[in-house]
This record gives sequence, C-alpha cells and structure tokens, in this order.
Amino acid sequence: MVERLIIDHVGHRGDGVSLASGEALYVPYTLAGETVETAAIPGHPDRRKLLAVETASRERIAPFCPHFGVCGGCAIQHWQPAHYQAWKRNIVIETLRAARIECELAPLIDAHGTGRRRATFHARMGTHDILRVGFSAANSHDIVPIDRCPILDPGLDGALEAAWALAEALKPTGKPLDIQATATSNGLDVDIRGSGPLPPPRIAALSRLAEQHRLARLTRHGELVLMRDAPVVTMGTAQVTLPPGSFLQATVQGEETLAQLVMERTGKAKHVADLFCGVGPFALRLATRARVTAMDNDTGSIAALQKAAGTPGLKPIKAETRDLFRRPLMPPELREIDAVVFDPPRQGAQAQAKQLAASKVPVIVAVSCNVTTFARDIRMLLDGGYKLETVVPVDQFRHTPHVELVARLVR
Ligand SMILES: C[S@@+](CC[C@H](N)C(=O)[O-])C[C@H]1O[C@@H](n2cnc3c(N)ncnc32)[C@H](O)[C@@H]1O
Repeated sequence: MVERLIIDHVGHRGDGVSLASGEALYVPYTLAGETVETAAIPGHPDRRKLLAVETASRERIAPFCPHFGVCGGCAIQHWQPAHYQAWKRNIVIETLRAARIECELAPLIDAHGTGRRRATFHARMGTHDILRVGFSAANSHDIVPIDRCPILDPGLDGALEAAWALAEALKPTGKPLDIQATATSNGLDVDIRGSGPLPPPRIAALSRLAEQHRLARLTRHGELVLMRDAPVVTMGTAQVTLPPGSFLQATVQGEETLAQLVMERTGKAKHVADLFCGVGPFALRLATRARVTAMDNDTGSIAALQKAAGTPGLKPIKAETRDLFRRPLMPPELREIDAVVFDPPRQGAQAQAKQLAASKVPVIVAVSCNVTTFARDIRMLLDGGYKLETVVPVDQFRHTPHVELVARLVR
C-alpha cells in the first residue's frame, strides 16, 4: 500500500523524518517540506521506502552518482551543499546542547579534497551464482555491484577492477570477502579479508593478479601475498610505510586539516602526548617542534611510527603500544606533559578522559569522529575543571552524517 507522508526535517542519520502520525517515521533520500510516496518495510515499523517525491523541496538537487539511492555509501547527494553543511553542523550543536555543553562552534571545514583514499569493497555471491562486488545497500547486507564510485580519490583508480578480479579468483571458496584498497604514493595497497586458508596454487593466482593490476602490495588478513613496492604515505616531512589494515584518515585533506588544527591548538607545548596516535599523522608533525610521547594499542601502527620517527630533523618521538581503554595514562604519568592530544575510535575514550579530568595537564586537544562519545568525554573534562574553547567541525566524509571534531580545553 502506498502511504503519502510530509517530511518534517532531516534526522541525524540523513533520513527525512515525518512526524505527522505522532511518531517518527524515517524516509531516506527526502528533505524537509517534501510530500513523498512511501511503502512499508517489513520488520521495520518506523522506516519507509521512498517510492516517489510528489512535491520536491527547492533545496533538492540531482545526485551526481548513478548508484545513489541504492548504494548505502552516501546518505545525502540530493541536497544543496550549503543546506547539507548547515544540517551537519547542526547535528553537532544539538548533540552538545543535549550534553549541556556550552561552546562556540566554528563553521564546518570541508575536507573532502580529492576524495576518499581508502575503500572497502564487499564481494558476495548473489542469486544464480552471480558474483557481486561493491558496497552494502542502505540498511541491508545486500551488495550493490559497483563499477565506479565518484567520491574516491583518483589514487584509487583501478581499485575496483582489481577487487573484481581478486573476488573472481576466490569465487570457488564461496566465502564473503572484504577487500580494502588504500591509495598510497607507490600505488594501491590491497588487503583481502574473509577468504580463510588457501592452497598455494590459489595464493600464486592472487600474486599473479597483484602483478597484472600493478598493486603496490597485496595482503590477505595482513599476511603478505606480494609486495612490488612499499605502500608509503607522506605525513609532514616523514614517509610512513602502512601496516596492513591500520587506521588512516579518510582523505588526505582531512588528515592535513585535523593535523593543522592539532598543531595550532597545542601551541608552544614542548612535550606533547599523542594518545590513540595510529601511524602518527599528528606525532610526526608535532615532532617538528616538540618532544612527543605517542601511544596506540595497534602494534603494527606503533612499529611504523617508530620507523618514521627516525626522519631527519624531528625531535624525539617515544612510541609505545598500550591499551588506553584498560590502561589509560594516569595523572602521575602526565606530570611532565604540557599538552595531550587524544583521538580515540568511535567508542570514545571514557577511561582516559576520566584520568585526564583528574590531571593537571594545562592543554588538552580532543579529536573525535563521533559527536556522541565526544560530548560524553568532554563533559567529564568540564566536570574535572577544564574550560572548553571553540569546537571545530571537519567534514571529510562528505555525503554522510559522519563529522570529525577538534576542541581545545585548558585549565
Ligand atoms: C580514530 S583513530 C586515530 C588515529 C590517528 N590519530 C590518526 O589520525 O590517524 C583511533 C586509533 O585508536 C587506536 N585504538 C583503538 N582502541 C584502542 C585502545 N583500546 N587503546 C589504544 N589505542 C586504541 C586505533 O588503533 C587507532 O589507531
């Protein structure tokens, strides 16, 4: 049955929200003020499938990707950029307000740059034994086969073709695969997950494909299949060889923007702790003027950072593997530190924020990819006596609800 709805506003996940029935109904790819035709989705009483836009918003624009509306990768391509940006900034305002956090919020910085430098393609067998390689459909495990993705960095050119070829070679295993491709200075770095143990001839076939597609490196579950060239990325003045599967900011411009904000906000600090440091995009830049203590629980990332720390001209970087959820840095260990930067995963840094709140560190720079856990951790620091300065939102995941934040707190 077709149900006609009027959209009230766009929600925090990018879906239009209709409130007319007294409860929120979510309709993807719609905008405030639009009248739309929808259909029920079995098993999802609060969601509706968009059938047609009857009265379109004046803010609606044509999406630029042919897969938009089917592929789950982008929630918003149909909204004029200025309105989309105001919506994204407003997500931050509303979430901070709900956590009783008063602060000035800077304008959203667009950091899409030349596009995403990393993508994970999923390969699954569809009906009639037909291979599908692409991204997940919205709110579903179905795979939308993709032949191109216009939000990817040109450095990922050829990645989809390679993913299709690798998936085809592994088709006889019948296993669902995740194929992560990263653009590096020396070409594509590809890691395949999900294939399970493979006989030597099949690994040899993968190796031949890596040659044919001129991949810099091919790994399987992080284990080397073939390396033609080290997959290197430049961070400040350093060259970092990426460990397979390690964290990397989504766009080059996103990394540079976040690093620049971190540099400005740590000011003249002489000894900086970079917590949840990854392979060191902040540490390696901070070390041009400060001593750095860097920590992360990923041994591969720490080893890569230790190697890059030898770059001539950098001040000492002490990089250490440490689980900061279980063993956060304690106030006595923070005594010699002038500024702490922390950039946790989406879960946030509850245990570490609690110890920072009890410390005397004069400057804390909080970087986050999740406004909800950011608000929780900042609340703890404020309750511990820190004062929050301007919060800066950064948009490296254009067309999605994801937003990065950088904030400076002082005592
Ligand atoms: C959002 S990333 C930031 C990395 C780095 N700052 C960057 O910009 O590339 C979060 C980092 O937290 C690390 N991490 C996740 N859980 C952790 C834990 N329990 N203890 C320490 N580090 C952790 C991950 O390995 C990852 O490098």
